Formats: sequence, C-alpha cells, structure tokens
Amino acid sequence: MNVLRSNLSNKFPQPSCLNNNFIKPHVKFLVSFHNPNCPKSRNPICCLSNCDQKTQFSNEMDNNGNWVPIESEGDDKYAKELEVAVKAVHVACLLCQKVQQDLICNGDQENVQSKDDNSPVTIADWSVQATVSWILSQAFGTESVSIVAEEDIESLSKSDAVSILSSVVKTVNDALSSASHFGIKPPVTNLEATQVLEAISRCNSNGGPTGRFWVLDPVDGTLGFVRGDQYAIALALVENGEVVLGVLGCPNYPINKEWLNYQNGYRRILSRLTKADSASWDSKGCVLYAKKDSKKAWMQPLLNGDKSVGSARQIKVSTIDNPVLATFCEPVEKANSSHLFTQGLAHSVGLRNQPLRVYSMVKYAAIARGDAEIFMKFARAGYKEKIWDHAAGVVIIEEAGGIVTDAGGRPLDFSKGMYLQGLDRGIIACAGASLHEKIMSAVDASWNSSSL
Ligand SMILES: Nc1ncnc2c1ncn2[C@@H]1O[C@H](COP(=O)(O)OS(=O)(=O)O)[C@@H](OP(=O)(O)O)[C@H]1O
Ligand SMILES: [Mg+2]
Ligand SMILES: [Mg+2]
Ligand SMILES: [Mg+2]
Repeated sequence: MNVLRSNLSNKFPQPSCLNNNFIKPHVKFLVSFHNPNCPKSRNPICCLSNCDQKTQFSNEMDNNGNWVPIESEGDDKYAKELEVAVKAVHVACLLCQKVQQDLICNGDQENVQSKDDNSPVTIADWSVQATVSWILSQAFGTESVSIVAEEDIESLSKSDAVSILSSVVKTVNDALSSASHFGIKPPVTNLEATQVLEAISRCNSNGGPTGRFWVLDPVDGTLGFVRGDQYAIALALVENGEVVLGVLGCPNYPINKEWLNYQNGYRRILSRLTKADSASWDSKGCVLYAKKDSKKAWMQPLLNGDKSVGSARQIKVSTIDNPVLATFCEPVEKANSSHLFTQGLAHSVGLRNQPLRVYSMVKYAAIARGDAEIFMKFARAGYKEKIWDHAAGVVIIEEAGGIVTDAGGRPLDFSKGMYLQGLDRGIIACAGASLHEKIMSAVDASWNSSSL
C-alpha cells in the first residue's frame, strides 16, 4: 500500500545569519578591500569609486586567486532569472535534505510511491516542484512563467492520497517559511492543498522551439534519494530552444572532493545520524550554476552546520586528457545505461580507472567541478531522454569548459518538446576535445556489434 507517513512536522532549520546577500549570484557583490588586480588598490575603496580602472570586482576569486571582475552591462541579461533560480534551488535542497533524513533515519520506505513505469516518486519530488513553481510565479508573475517539469498531480489528487497530499502541503509550507532567509518573501498565509496542487500542475508546458520556458527536475535520481544516496535538483531556463542558464543543487555532494570517499556509504552515514548531527549533515552539499556564453561556471556551498556561509567559487573542468588518468561516470542502474557497452568503450579507449557510478545529474556536476573527466549514457533502444534530465547539467559543463554532445557529435537539442528528439545513440560529456573524440570514435567502432 502506498501510504505516506505525515511525520514531517519538525521545523526546517532557520539559520539566523542568512541575509538576502547570501544567495545572490556573483555579479551582485561589491567589496571594499584590497584588490590585487587594481593598480590603485592601495586605496581599499578604489574599486568602488574614483578608479580609472573601468573594471569593478566582485567578492570572488577565480582558480588563479584573482578577483573576479563584475560583468559588464550586456551580461546582466538573465541576472534576475539566475538569482531567483539559485535561491529556489537552495530552498529545494534544504527541503530535500530534511525529507531524505526523515526517510532514511526512520528506517522505512513507506513514503515512497511507484509510478506507472515503476520508477519511484516521493513527497520531495512533488514538494520541490510546488515550491519552485510557486517561487518562480511570485518572482515573474504566474502568467509569464512556463515550466516543463517531471511530476504531475494525477496520483496526488486521488481520494486515497489524502495523507500524502497533506505531507506535501506541510513540506511546501515549511520550506517556504524558511525561504525568507534567502530573500524570498513567503506566502502571507500557509498555502492550501488546492494552491499546492495548482503550483504543481502549472508546470504543464511542453517546451518547444520558440519562447521562454523553465525546465525542472524536482528530484533527479529519485532512486538515489530513497536509497539515501546522491540526487540532484535541476532547474534550467530555455529560450528559443537554447538553454540560457542552469542551476544544479547537489545536497549530498560536498564542496570538497572527499565525496568520493562516500561512494556507496551515504545510506550507512545517514542512518547513523541523530537529530543533533543534522547540522553537520547540512554541510554536505553544493549548488552549481552557469549562464550560457559567460564562459564561467560557479559553485556555492549549501548551508554549513556552523551556519557560516560561503560565496561562490568559479569551477573548471579537469585538464586531464590522458585516458589512462581519466575517470568516467555513468548511471548506477544497468537498466538506464548499458554498463557492458561502456566497459568495452573504456577498454578500447584505454581508460583504466573504475567507473564512477553515481545517481542523477551529480555526474554532470562531477565533470564541471573537475572531479571526473567523462560522462557516458547509452540507454536501451527506444528510450527517449527527457530534457529535464540534462538541460541544467549541459550548460554548466559547457561554461566550465567541457563538451556535451550525442554520440554523433551533435549538441543536444532542447527545442523539440519534452524529449531530446533525434538523439544519436547516447550522450557523451567530456572535460576536453581529445577525450571526446576518442570516445566518439570508439562508439563508432563498436556500435554495430553491440546489442543496443
Ligand atoms: N529505462 C531508462 N533508461 C534511461 N533512463 C531512464 C530510464 N528510466 C528512467 N530514466 C531516467 O534516468 C534518470 C536517472 O538517471 P541516472 O543517470 O541518475 O540513472 S541511475 O539512477 O544512476 O541509474 C531518471 O530521472 P528521475 O526520474 O528524475 O530520477 C529518469 O528520468
Ligand atoms: Mg531525472
Ligand atoms: Mg525526477
Ligand atoms: Mg522520476
């Protein structure tokens, strides 16, 4: 029986130190301290005023330790969209951390439902979709917001889903009441069930080649989520068929690379957590984001246990181009991508490291952060990839310096509705052109003899 427990009554953490500046994307900050890039930098405020250097600087450093210039006027395009999207994803990450903790720590899987295709869906999937939909509508106006997203309200509106729906409503209201810490104005009164259902079902766009729409995967890697493992929240904006910005929340992917040590260990770690430990658990995540053609991708930490906050840091793909040193990522489930086929590719290209099997778009994040070099996905024949499983990850990898194409070398096409129509065989994302070409050649050489 698919019954959800309504045990989500604990308040979301409400750190007191957060203010409206925390989540603002990097272009919004100015600092008044010594700026090593400025010849007049002995004057600590020279980069805020009276400086004949035309460039202003943000409070962030790039990988070389240089202050990051504030982007020029032209780059302000999508600034508000990016700011709101990053905030919404942070709120969604905290919502998911809380639900996953309750799910795992209480030791049962009752609040997981099965969809018609047997894939799991949880109160987190519906709650994130409602929360993000509500935040976008508040920021840009309900009439102006069009969203393509994974979940619908069919099973949630059934008479036997009353307790699930009430859990979702409570989760959404808890999340929105904490959202003020991110500079998001919460609803004046708690949302009613009908308003929550409406927010979810408003995400009914089919996408397409023209106009502007958001693409949302409220929980990507739901299987990883219910297993206490990796998952992601993915939000992108598409305009005239192009992904123009992407935000990827990875609540279980720490800022530091020690994440690799958690392979297969998240469930064990989570199950040992007490409520008192939950603060330190909060520090295990990050949010990545990028604007198309900016040639920059960024990473922010999620809330730390000690409630301190950090600003965004620029991320870049790995410089490794030698297959012997490279690591490739792929889906955990054999049903989602052929491990046999990628094993053959790895062998013929000369990849030696064990594959990194990770749930969700955390794989895209790993490439963008430089923690792995290759991501490959070859789904079974007939499977149609959905745009929400890739949009945010693609733009973040590309702006971090990487390449994402289908196996024929063509960019993924987000202009054909909710599916990646015309995808040639599979998806290949690489840190650099040399690895990318090698993988594509290997696919060509072995495709006909594969069973795909
Ligand atoms: N049969 C099949 N083949 C290919 N892909 C499928 C298939 N079934 C599902 N999906 C989609 O895969 C999304 C999860 O992808 P992952 O890379 O995380 O796979 S895995 O869970 O690590 O195996 C998953 O996203 P979520 O539903 O958001 O979890 C699905 O959209
Ligand atoms: Mg998904
Ligand atoms: Mg999903
Ligand atoms: Mg799903």
